[in-house]
Amino acid sequence: MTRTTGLIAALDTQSPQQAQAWAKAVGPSAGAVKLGMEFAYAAGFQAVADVAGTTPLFLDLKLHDIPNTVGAAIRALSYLRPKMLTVHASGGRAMMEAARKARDDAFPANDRPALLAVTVLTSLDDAALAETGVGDGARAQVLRLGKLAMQSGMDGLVCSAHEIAPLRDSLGDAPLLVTPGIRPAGSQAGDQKRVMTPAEARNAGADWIVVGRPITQAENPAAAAAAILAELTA
Ligand SMILES: O=C(O)c1cc(=O)[nH]c(=O)n1[C@@H]1O[C@H](COP(=O)(O)O)[C@@H](O)[C@H]1O
Repeated sequence: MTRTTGLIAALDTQSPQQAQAWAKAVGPSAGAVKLGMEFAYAAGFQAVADVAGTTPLFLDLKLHDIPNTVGAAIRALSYLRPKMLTVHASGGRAMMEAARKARDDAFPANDRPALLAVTVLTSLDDAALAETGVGDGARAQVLRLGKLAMQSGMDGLVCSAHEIAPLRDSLGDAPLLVTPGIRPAGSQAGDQKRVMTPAEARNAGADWIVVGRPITQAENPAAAAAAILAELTA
């Protein structure tokens, strides 16, 4: 199957002006902008709507609560018309099924966001995961949660690019695989542990890569985003 890999720019800031400026800068290169809890908590949800404007919105709130609360949250945010939404797969089957039902009820059939289940955060390595009680490593846990998420009606998974090959072997082509933890060669990993370059993630079969600081902290964010897109399409 031929797959194209798109770029999602993570606009992690508390400033609406900064987010607007970055959204404009990455517009020509990014297929969507991702706004998450830092921006929404600091600037409010009207600012989320304003920044997204006509750019497809990945609303990354990583919902993780009891089924009733997660379902109600999705109904409440439907006015923002996101194209992608995140929940934590570790919330379990009933929570993800409630998310799916709320999404299907609250959005028109032709304008539904993809529900993405976050498997194991890319900031966790095997040792950090072991401290949470998961002793057999990130790959095994991503596969377990990925399978559960797809059985629970999710459209795709957030994982690191390292898990794409085993996920495709186990779950096939259907899941939308979205991979943060992307670092162009030579850039700082920071708090990310399971990282790959844009080209490596594309070669592994990512549908979307998510890139934040390598773009937003670059001297020229527009040029940094364009360079990543060029690497993806080379
Ligand atoms: O759900 C996410 O988007 C996410 C999941 C994950 O496992 N790791 C991860 O880094 N992210 C998000 O992806 C973005 C990565 O940002 P940078 O590390 O700056 O490129 C941040 O906005 C994170 O919140």
